[in-house]
Amino acid sequence: MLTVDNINLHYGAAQALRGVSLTAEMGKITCVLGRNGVGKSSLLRAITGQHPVSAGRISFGDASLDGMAPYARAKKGIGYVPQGREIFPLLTVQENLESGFAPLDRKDRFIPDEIFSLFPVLGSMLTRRGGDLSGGQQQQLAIGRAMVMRPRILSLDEPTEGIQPSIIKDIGRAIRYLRDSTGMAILLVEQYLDFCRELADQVYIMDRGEIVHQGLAETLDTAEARRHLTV
Ligand SMILES: Nc1ncnc2c1ncn2[C@@H]1O[C@H](COP(=O)(O)OP(=O)(O)OP(=O)(O)O)[C@@H](O)[C@H]1O
Repeated sequence: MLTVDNINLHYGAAQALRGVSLTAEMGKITCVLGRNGVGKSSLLRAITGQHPVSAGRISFGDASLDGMAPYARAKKGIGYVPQGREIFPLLTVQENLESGFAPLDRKDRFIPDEIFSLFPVLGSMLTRRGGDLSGGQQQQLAIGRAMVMRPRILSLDEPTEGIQPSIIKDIGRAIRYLRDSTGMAILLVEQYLDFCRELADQVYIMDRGEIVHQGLAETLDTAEARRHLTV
């Protein structure tokens, strides 16, 4: 499992994370809820190695990730679907998916069929440019690209943001399938409470850079969660 132990993160003098600890277990969906600006993306940046922590430790299984470069974390199996998708707009859908080959050994450099079963639209648009896809299709592409590298933990930053309800359903189905079929750990950062409650096993709530609640999804106090999600 992924263990985040008491991390701080700063942007210059501004502190974005304060003593944040959490675990994301294999075969479970762990959801981090919080409104804009509370530090959810910063937490994922710390885990993926895109921004250094100023205190605390992060480990995956027995391996410490401290000081490890993002590409080395990807090779360890840490997959990332960033906020805003960050697909390559001028590359085709196929090329975007193939960009997930980077951390793989040569023999594993193929696109698994299950990506096209989960997101058939990607199969029918392989030669289209990423930038020509709708927002929802781009989100599916970003998840597909992360799946290409066969992650052991998949972290997703607000995958429902700006996406229409039918595609949100497909994304929810895909996330559940990945948990159940591969036993990977899923770390889902969200503001959308109902999506989180439907999917999550474990829920953390963040406010102003800190974890203010943690517990099982089925016992989540919805009123309390909503209070933290409202500005
Ligand atoms: N590159 C940066 N430089 C300076 N401050 C930053 C930077 N990125 C984020 N911050 C600040 O750190 C705090 C946490 O931001 P973060 O993006 O982690 O929050 P978030 O919960 O993911 O919100 P959102 O959903 O809006 O992305 C905010 O106050 C934000 O303004």
